[in-house]
Amino acid sequence: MSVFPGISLKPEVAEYLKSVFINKEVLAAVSLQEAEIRFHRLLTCLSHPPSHTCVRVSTHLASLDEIRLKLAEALQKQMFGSSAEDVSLQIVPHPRIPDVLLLPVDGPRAVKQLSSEVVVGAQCGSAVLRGAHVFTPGIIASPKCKSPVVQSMLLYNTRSACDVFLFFLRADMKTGDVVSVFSDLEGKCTRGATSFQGKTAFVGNGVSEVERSSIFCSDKPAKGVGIRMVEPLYWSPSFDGVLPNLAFLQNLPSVVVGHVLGPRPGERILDMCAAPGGKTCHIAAIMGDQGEVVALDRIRNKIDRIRQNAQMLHLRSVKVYCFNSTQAVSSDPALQTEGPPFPPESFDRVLLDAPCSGLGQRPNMACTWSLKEICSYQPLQRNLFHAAVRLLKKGGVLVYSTCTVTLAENEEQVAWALKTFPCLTLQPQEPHIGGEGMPGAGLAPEQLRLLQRFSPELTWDQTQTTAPLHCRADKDTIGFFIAKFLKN
Ligand SMILES: C[S@@+](CC[C@H](N)C(=O)[O-])C[C@H]1O[C@@H](n2cnc3c(N)ncnc32)[C@H](O)[C@@H]1O
Repeated sequence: MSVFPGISLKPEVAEYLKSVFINKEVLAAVSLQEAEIRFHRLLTCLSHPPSHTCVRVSTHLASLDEIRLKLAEALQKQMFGSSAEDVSLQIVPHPRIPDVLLLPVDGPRAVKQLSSEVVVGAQCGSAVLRGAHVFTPGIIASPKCKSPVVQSMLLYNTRSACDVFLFFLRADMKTGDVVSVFSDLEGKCTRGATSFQGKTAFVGNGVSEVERSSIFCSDKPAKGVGIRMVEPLYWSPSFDGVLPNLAFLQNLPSVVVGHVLGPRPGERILDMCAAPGGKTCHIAAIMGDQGEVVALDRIRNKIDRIRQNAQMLHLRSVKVYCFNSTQAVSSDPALQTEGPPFPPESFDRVLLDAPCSGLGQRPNMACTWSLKEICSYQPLQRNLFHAAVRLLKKGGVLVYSTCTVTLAENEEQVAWALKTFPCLTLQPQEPHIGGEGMPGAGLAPEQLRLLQRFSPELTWDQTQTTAPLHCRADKDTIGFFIAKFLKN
């Protein structure tokens, strides 16, 4: 069921995406009407969260069943005393992915909006829709001094879940206040504002654990939970601090990537764009922490997250470097150093989980990017691809993945790579849970069948709750793309 309007895009971006999804090759396979329905369903499902939570578990530390029991116990304990008590907790293993547990998301639920309102950033709002509490740095504006006239208007005004509204925020927020949380969709609310007129979406009600003054009038950087969500619009357990070394929240297609890469104990693997390290750690875990996983990322302050995640999951085979991966091939092949740049053909497998326009991420209610920004990734991805192919040993495996839905960053990159690097051949993927590649980039049907595209728009219907959870979870994912190559 849809409670939010479709993702809001700049008109030029919406037009571009439409031309991608209703291209000539698609129209040779389906009717114009079907292609249009899929495109509109895409815009709607992008603004809504998936109907399940996917947890990757540390099977290098304990068995799936042991972790499932521990998780059930920890989550029941966490839920005790909250209004979530009556939600029965279902935790099921994925039948085809050995280290995945799935939990259903309950939503959208009927939640009444309150007169005390807090505005949070869009990223924070999206995290709340996926089960998180509001962390204090995410709070942009909290209640202060609403005029009585506007206050009474608010109380009697039933608002839709996503609306432009003039906020005049109530008396100073205190610890223990029950407040309605709104996501600032376009990033227009000023920090500490006492009124706000902008596009927002209601994401649920929570209890404040901080005072307004400690957020906006303090020298100390705000941290920790700021609002504990007690009545979220979409309910799923919060995993904050829950079995941190055993349970890792990760989107289902991202877990599929690690298995498709298929690392084996003792191998040397390169993860070229690794932060925050979800896939790096998964690769090391699949290898039983035997071998070496080199993780590179060009952003220095993201590097620590990879180290922290590897440490938390007790993974010692991960080596982390801050480096621009387009420069990761050594110009002197004889030079052997521990870190980058590396001589050509240094790695058994390479993962290029490329920086991308991220248009498959869910929930995302508004993307303010221009078409130029959306289209800026293709050249960078190609530069990274050049380095990836050079660094891979002959007989090695290269996996290319993105969390976006455009042809330019997915199927077109595959067509370009096959033409540019005759040494590469497309390989079947295991597991293959998503659909095949989208027509439109000139690839042959047998090539499209080797690609894995997660396309929630093909079947999105969150009212269908009778199918087994894993069937729903396989379809109701973020938009994602995976290609697997062998270097001959
Ligand atoms: C899609 S994210 C990677 C997510 C990561 N693989 C995971 O699963 O946790 C892309 C990453 O590429 C990094 N990046 C962008 N350009 C890069 C470059 N030239 N070299 C290395 N990393 C780069 C970004 O900083 C970002 O962290």
